[in-house]
Amino acid sequence: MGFERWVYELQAARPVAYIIDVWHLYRTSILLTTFGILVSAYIYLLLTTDREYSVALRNTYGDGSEKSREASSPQTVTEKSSVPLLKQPSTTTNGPRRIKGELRRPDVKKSEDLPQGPRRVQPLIFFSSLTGSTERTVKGFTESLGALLKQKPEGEHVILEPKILDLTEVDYDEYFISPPKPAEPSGPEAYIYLLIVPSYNIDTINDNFLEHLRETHNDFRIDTAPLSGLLGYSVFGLGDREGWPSEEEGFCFQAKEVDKWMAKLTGRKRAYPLGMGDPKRDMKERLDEWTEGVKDMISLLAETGSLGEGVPGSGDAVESDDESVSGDDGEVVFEDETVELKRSKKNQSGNLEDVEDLGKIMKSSGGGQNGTAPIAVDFTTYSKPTKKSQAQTVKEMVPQNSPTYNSLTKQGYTIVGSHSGVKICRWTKSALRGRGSCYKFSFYGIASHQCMETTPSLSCSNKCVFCWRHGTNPVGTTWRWVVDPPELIFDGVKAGHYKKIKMLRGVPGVRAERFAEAMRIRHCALSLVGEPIFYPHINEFLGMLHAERISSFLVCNAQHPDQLAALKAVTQLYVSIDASNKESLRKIDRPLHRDFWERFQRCLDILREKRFKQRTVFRLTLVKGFNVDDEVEGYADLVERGLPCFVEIKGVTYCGTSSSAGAGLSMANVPFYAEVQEFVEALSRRLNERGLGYGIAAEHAHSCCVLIASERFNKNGKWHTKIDYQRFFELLEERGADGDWTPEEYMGEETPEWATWGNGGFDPRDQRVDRKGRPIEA
Ligand SMILES: Cc1cc2nc3c(=O)[nH]c(=O)nc-3n(C[C@H](O)[C@H](O)[C@H](O)COP(=O)(O)O)c2cc1C
Ligand code: SF4
Repeated sequence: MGFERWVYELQAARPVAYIIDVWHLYRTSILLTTFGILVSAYIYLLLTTDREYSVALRNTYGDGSEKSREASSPQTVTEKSSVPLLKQPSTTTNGPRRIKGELRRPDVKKSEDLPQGPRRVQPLIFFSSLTGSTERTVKGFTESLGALLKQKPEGEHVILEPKILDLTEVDYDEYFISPPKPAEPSGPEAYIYLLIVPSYNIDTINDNFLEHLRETHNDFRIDTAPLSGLLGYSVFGLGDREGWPSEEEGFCFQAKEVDKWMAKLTGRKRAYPLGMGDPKRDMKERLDEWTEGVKDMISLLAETGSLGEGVPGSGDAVESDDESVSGDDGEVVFEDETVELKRSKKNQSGNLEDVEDLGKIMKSSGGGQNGTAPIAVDFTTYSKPTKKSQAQTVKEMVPQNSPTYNSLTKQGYTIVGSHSGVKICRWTKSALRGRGSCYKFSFYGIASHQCMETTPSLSCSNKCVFCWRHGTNPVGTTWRWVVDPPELIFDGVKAGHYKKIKMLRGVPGVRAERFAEAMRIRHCALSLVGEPIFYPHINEFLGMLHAERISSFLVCNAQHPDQLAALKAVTQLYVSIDASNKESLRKIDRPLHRDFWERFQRCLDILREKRFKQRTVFRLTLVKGFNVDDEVEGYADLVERGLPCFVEIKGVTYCGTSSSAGAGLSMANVPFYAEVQEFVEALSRRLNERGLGYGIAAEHAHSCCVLIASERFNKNGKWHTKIDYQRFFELLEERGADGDWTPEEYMGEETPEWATWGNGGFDPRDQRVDRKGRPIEA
């Protein structure tokens, strides 16, 4: 076709094309309007008809879960007929649940949005009961809670008398789709829900209730957290350990479910951890703990109007559920964080290249905190102070607003005064949730949830390659900072520790009984970052711990022999042995003292002298490629020199994804547990060949840690690595901190079978979980 002809035909066709276009447009708009009408009608029907149809469908087919399959099995029918059912709610019938009237929307304001100022707060106590024990429990609980609340100090909010509600009688829609609306203007303005439920593996009202919670959360027409208007909630479960010995086997499984769904519906406003008790065994203690905790929570609310930090929607939206990167005592972990810190430091105006340079950027403090007079102490060097140093103003080690302060607080430290710190160790969190304690529980009976990890000196005289904090914490060979009084540090670290523990009460899985126990510190690990004996008043500080019957595990870096010699009694005294020879020690610890090897050896000699007065420990941290290969003989020499009561051997822990900045460490430096075991066996052989009287006593595979012990702690062929803490304090009180006693005098009971060499060392009472919290078979 020629071009002119093609143009002509196109022009001729234009009016026809126009008509076709208009027709298409008309047809499309009619189709769209019809579709719109149909969709609107469908939505209208969905919102106005009851939910019978969908519930019936779900009941017929189940939700696919194990439980729903069980529920429809013939066996369940037999159980059903042989055991009386809980009283069903008056509004329910057999078959699908009917919901009459229109679905109430959660129109109550969220607690964050509620008007500030005094409010009337109503605690509501919901329960279900089949054979009456929960009902009796609830009555007793309500009376004691009421009495406790009467004694509480006047606060901002008015706490109304607690009310009991039977789950067989309440209309769930009234309480569990949204918090109740005030019936009269003078009625309650905010609510706390306390739910006390038994567990039954047969059909009971609990199933209806749980189904309601599940449905409400999953109902697409309702907000997924419609109960977030509540101030908080807490659950207590009753069960029977005889028939359902462990939680895996079903102990209190429905209380756990209620707790889980309430967390979802309230937007995680768990105000106090789930409590669980068995009326035939420990009901009274467990319930008393829970009652006390609930009362404290309500009192706090009355006084401050807030549930405190850590519970979402109550002042701090972040649940402190992050696993700390710090490992056991923080000294054996390296990770990539140093890179981050360096990066962030660059952004700081101080441009801190080395923490030694801290002095250059620190503001003059002009005095200690709390008005205490600064004491300038140089306790590691004995040369006379020069004119220049006399003229210098004494500074704070870690002043507020310094880059170091910011870095440390970001990492979860609470800085106390100007040179001390406290931090919750990851094992403390793990033990609170029943997921295992640190190896010191297996070896020495330290309850991780009652352990405070702290240091009175954030400064250290080494820059160990595997200490992920180097670059963050101050270093120095002499104390050239303001010295805080020990009382200030002692009170501050305890307050910091308890505050952090309290923040964990909303964390899923925290157990009420462990939480209650955690509010009494029993152990102190003086082994966080820094060097505790660097602090000039370490002995006074230890005295304060012991006066409150808090045991002390003190770890030092074998660089301060004079302070080590002057140290008074501690429950267990450690030195870190990071290498077996001078060159290796220089490479791995990167000490600041020029005479580091001499200092190190003097410390071993001091430990040898102390071994009949204190429990002494060598702590070896194995870093492949640095201090393992060909060093067994050298370590045996060191053991022969110091003759410690125990040798702890631990593989370095790695938490990051790439190498530790500066030191070039990577996963390749982390020994496998089998390699640690091999090393321990080789060392033990060498010690035996020399007739030193040591044996492999215990292990904690989970922490990659093995314990070699002196035969002094073996009685009749059984290891006794545990500590009799009670006896330790008695000895201390009878004979004073310089007192004459031997470690054998406070030797504890036999090391549990599960912790001994060859048995792994995981406490059978706890549940092992993987990084995502999924249970792992032992
Ligand atoms: C048929 C039956 C099934 C039970 N199932 C469980 C269970 O799965 N887990 C549990 O911890 N306790 C279970 N229990 C124990 C009860 O939860 C416990 O006795 C509780 O105190 C009963 O409370 P109540 O008297 O208020 O109904 C069961 C008891 C019975 C009689
Ligand atoms: S002793 Fe205490 S601080 Fe150290 S790892 Fe165990 S629980 Fe944590």
